[in-house]
Amino acid sequence: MPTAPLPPVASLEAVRTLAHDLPGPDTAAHAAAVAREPTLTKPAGSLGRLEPVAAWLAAWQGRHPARVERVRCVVFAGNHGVAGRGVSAFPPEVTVQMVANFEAGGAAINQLCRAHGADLQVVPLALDRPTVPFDTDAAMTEAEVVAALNAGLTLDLSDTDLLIVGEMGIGNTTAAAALALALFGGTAGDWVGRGTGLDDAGLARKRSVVEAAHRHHGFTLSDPLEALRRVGGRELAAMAGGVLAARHARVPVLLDGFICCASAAVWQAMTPGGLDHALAGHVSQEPGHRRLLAAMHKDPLLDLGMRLGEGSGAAVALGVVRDAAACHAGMATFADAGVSGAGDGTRDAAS
Ligand SMILES: O=C(O)c1ccc[n+]([C@@H]2O[C@H](COP(=O)([O-])O)[C@@H](O)[C@H]2O)c1
Ligand SMILES: Cc1cc2nc[nH]c2cc1C
Repeated sequence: MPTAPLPPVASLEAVRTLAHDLPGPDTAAHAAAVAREPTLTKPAGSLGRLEPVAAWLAAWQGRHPARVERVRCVVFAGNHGVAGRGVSAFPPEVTVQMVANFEAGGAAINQLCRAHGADLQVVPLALDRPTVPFDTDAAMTEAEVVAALNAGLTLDLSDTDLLIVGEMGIGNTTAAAALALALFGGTAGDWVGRGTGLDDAGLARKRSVVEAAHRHHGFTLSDPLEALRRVGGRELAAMAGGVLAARHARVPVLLDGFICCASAAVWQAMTPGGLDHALAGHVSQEPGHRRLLAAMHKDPLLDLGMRLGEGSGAAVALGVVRDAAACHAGMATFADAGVSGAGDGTRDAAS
């Protein structure tokens, strides 16, 4: 059923209400998928993880069988003041240059969306106004983080079967590491990695920046939304907004890499089950991503050594999700195809 887009929120308090008041899965659609699975012409369990994926789709779309025809990939781009601290292998101007590349159709995500029949939308977020370096101040004001959250929250997801959110933002693995540390604890070293290809000196600087940020912001980071405002970034907030909008619109989500998952994890940290409508498309090579997925209790569909972002890992995993839905909906049942079930022959032989 098409749902109207959410209206923009005016404050973080309004976001809190949306994050706590979540629709659950459609248990009847889920039960119908679970009941159909053993009737299909294959040994029980032989489609491995494709089987629960089909049931998950039905539960969160509220439709059995699920449909994966209209898939949207929305890539949000943001600039980070913290990039000025020497925490990326690439200069900050690459963010705006890559947005032009997305718009010209030349990036990896353009090819993957074309290959998989997904609609791609690119949303640049105030690229001429980088966030404030978050080791000494808050990255965003409340008005700024609310505006960025609204970029995702107000997406029109009517007629969308599945949503992928992706990102582009030089410096954003530092923001994601700081956010993951805020949400799940540990040490800065647990969450900091080489991102676009940082050298050893850069990696040490990056760890120091995340440590300094946590010293500076202290206990305020124990509130997930406040952590998103203080050490996140516009594209992280917008992805989080998109994931929350999808929950309210009954649209399942495929998560991408480290940055995407760190931002989505805000909802899980706020509400148990807050990300049950999202699957991890892949685990990226950024070491914090594996740790993050473990903390989120998410088992990635793919492990291809990718570390690009842009929604690319999720777009590759879209093939798996489509295959799961196609088998579940299209396969003949044992009864329809006249194929004997397990044990039929054994009973005959024994009698
Ligand atoms: O998706 C990931 O896990 C991932 C891992 C490493 C890098 N990236 C991408 O690289 C950029 C951030 O890297 P960095 O080194 O500038 O923080 C940003 O545009 C991301 O899309 C993405
Ligand atoms: C070239 C380039 C492309 C990207 N796509 C996502 N993050 C990126 C970072 C760089 C540096």
